[in-house]
Amino acid sequence: MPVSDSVDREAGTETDSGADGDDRPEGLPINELFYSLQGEGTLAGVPSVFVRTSGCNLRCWFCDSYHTSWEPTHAWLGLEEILAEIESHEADHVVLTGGEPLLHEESVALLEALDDRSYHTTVETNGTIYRDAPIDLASISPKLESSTPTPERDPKGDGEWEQRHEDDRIDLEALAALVEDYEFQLKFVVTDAEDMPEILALLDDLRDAADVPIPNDDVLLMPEGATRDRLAETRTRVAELAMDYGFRYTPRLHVDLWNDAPET
Ligand SMILES: C[S@@+](CC[C@H](N)C(=O)[O-])C[C@H]1O[C@@H](n2cnc3c(N)ncnc32)[C@H](O)[C@@H]1O
Ligand SMILES: Nc1nc2[nH]cc(C(=O)O)c2c(=O)[nH]1
Ligand code: SF4
Ligand SMILES: [Mg+2]
Repeated sequence: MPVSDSVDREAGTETDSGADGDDRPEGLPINELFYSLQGEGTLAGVPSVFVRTSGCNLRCWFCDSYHTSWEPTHAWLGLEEILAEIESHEADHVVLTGGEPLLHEESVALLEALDDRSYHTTVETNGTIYRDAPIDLASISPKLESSTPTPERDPKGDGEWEQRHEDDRIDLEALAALVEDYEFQLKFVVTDAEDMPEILALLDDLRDAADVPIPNDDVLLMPEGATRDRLAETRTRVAELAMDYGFRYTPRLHVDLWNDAPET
């Protein structure tokens, strides 16, 4: 369903269920909905339906989903439409991603409906927002300082988002609640060795804050790169860092297979 270019509504940061009498229908701002292979993390290679919501509370300079964050575009889809589209595909795994899917209260209703239908649900989240929902795998990607849109790295403006991104990118309380309540993977986007001290410090803090173990086996290093050319520069370095530190490495299979094509 190619909806990536449609702009039906202004992107907000919060949806409304309509339950309070608002005329907005139950549903979500959906940037794209497609069938592919899970490209990242412990479930890489699993056929999955991807539901990509629009709108994000952060602005990573490298965001590979520009039309959900820097310039959010979407169609507004009702829950029943989303479910029908999901059920038209041959998959029992659904990946809810964005943008930041946990911005939207209605994501909980979608996850509940998917749980009722016995789907395995993965939620791709930046880890700044906690919601109570039937999530089978919380795929948490906390954002490092190297993601911050400084004026030199801003893809759109002149660093207007730098401070807000920097202030909001780590929320230890939300991270602790996510790892305590859900099966999880922590998936860090890494460019080079300079990212490692921050990852180690964050893991120390999170291990102190959370009352569940966080084994290195649940910590994944993912090379930064939205294109094959960029991944060719980062992936070997990141694989070697994973070996040096005893963390896992995750490829970006979809980029290897389809480069930066939409709906992959
Ligand atoms: C577009 S984000 C949406 C979910 C959520 N906002 C987040 O950041 O986790 C999906 C995944 O892509 C990763 N990602 C985005 N841009 C990337 C890039 N240029 N290279 C590597 N990973 C990237 C994110 O870290 C996250 O794991
Ligand atoms: N194939 C594929 N796998 C993915 N895993 C996480 C993705 C995401 O954008 O959240 C993603 C994606 O965009 N495509
Ligand atoms: S948090 Fe995720 S969706 Fe938001 S800008 Fe960063 S990578 Fe993109
Ligand atoms: Mg992606």
